[in-house]
Amino acid sequence: MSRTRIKICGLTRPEDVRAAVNAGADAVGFVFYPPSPRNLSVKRAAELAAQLPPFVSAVGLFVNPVPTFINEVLSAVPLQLLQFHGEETNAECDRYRMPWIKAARMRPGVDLLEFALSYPGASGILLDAFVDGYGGGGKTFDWSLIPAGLDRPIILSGGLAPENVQEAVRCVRPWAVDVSSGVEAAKGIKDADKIAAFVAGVRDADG
Ligand SMILES: O=C(O)c1ccccc1N[C@@H]1O[C@H](COP(=O)(O)O)[C@@H](O)[C@H]1O
Repeated sequence: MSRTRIKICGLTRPEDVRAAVNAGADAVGFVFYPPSPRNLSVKRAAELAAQLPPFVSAVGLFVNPVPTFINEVLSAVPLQLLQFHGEETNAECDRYRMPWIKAARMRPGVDLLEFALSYPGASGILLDAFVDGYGGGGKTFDWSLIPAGLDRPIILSGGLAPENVQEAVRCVRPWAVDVSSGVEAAKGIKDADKIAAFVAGVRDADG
């Protein structure tokens, strides 16, 4: 069994990028969604991305973006992956010649297998709790809603934290986990100790 990949999302400060890298994160997420308290300017994201060492990926998070905005971001920020959280269609996500993942907003009644079929271009499906707004709400969902037989890697998110990530990884065995609120001291401000504890929890569960 391969180790669970870890993404720390919603970084806004150089010291938070350092904390994620030093803790052993595989990826960091930059939010390009103005209503979010974690939203970044393109310039700020470029500065943070420049801090990343080789083999730590930069992921850009978008919610119903206009194509010109993504192209503007891509011309300035070296992103390896796009993460879509809105009502984007498969064709809209597919137009950037970049790998991308699509968030499914999990609640009872969601047909995840059908959802995945409608996003054939997604290289993974990110599972987040259904919240008001589009994500980053720090809310868990019922992991028993995840069906067996999904044909894509699962990125588990939604309310993960140092306190529950071990149980989450043992229960779901996702390809990767993604966290934002659960490793914060305040909205948009990460806590280095929480990031380290989160990564340690994942590694414990990996065994
Ligand atoms: O982080 C945000 O502000 C955000 C805004 C809009 C859509 C998604 C957002 N974050 C992502 O939401 C999930 C769950 O986050 P949390 O750990 O429950 O806070 C995660 O994938 C974030 O990347």
